[in-house]
Amino acid sequence: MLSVEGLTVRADATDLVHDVSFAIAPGERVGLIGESGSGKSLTALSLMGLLPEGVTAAGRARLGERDLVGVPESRIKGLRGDELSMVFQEPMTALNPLMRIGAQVTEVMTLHGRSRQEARARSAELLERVRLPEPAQIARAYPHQLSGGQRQRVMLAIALANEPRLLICDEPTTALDVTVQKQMLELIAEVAPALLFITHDLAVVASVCERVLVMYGGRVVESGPIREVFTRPRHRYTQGLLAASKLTPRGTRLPVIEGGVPAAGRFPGGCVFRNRCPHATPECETPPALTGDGHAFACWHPAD
Ligand SMILES: Nc1ncnc2c1ncn2[C@@H]1O[C@H](COP(=O)(O)OP(=O)(O)OP(=O)(O)O)[C@@H](O)[C@H]1O
Repeated sequence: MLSVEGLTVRADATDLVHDVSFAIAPGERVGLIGESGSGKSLTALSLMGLLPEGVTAAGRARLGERDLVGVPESRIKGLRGDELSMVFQEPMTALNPLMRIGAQVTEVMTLHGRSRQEARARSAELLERVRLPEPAQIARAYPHQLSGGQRQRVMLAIALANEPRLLICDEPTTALDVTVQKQMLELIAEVAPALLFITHDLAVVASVCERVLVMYGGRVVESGPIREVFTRPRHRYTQGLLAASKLTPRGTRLPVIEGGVPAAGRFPGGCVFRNRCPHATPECETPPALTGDGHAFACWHPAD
């Protein structure tokens, strides 16, 4: 559905992203990980046609039959928020502070051709779909009256409004506290038609995605199913990333330190799919005898 071939992003004759290729199938959830500055955001922004001034993209990126790179702004504008949409880290900067939430959700639909009446009805449905409490009340509120987690749900509702084929999320939960983050991740995994999920958090990517791309220095240095990349990393950078992370393969028996907290493998908030993971074992839960502090083991969620 999405195919990216030889994508290069450049500023002042310097390649910031170099020869990146990958594909996403319908319904697939793909993680994009890598250290700060490795080119994750620029890769996503070039698909959205939202590169900053002075930064240009070359190569090929297609969503279905439509080209995303090297096309006039007018053409990409028609696709953005329609066929593909994006949720950013900080919803406060993406929402209009002077407009009520309901109007903002409605607007993205009327801009893409729906009637006002249809858009209004659908906007109520969307706010409910992203599990906002009291959706009618939320629709009348202004962004500053909502919590960070609620604002992020509104952004998700806006992103889903025109039933995009691909959802791109760039660190969507980094600014949220752990419990809210977990709920948001579950929701994204549930509602995304197909997903490109950018994060630096390996535990998050292992929970939400089926496949992962690892970027380093502007290149994709490794890619494959989560289980394969995380259990047999081939690139030195991925090996280092995993060694420094708190992830532990599912079922690993962790050493217990004094006080009953596992010495390694802690994943604050617990496994995000804890309640509906087909691979759940008692080890995925928080064994009270072991932790007693609300932390659980991280675990893999290989695609079934
Ligand atoms: N407008 C710009 N002009 C020039 N260089 C830029 C511009 N925006 C980003 N860069 C550079 O491009 C590289 C990749 O940036 P990018 O934002 O894609 O990284 P990232 O992997 O998303 O990092 P982070 O995880 O910190 O968001 C970095 O070296 C950054 O300094």
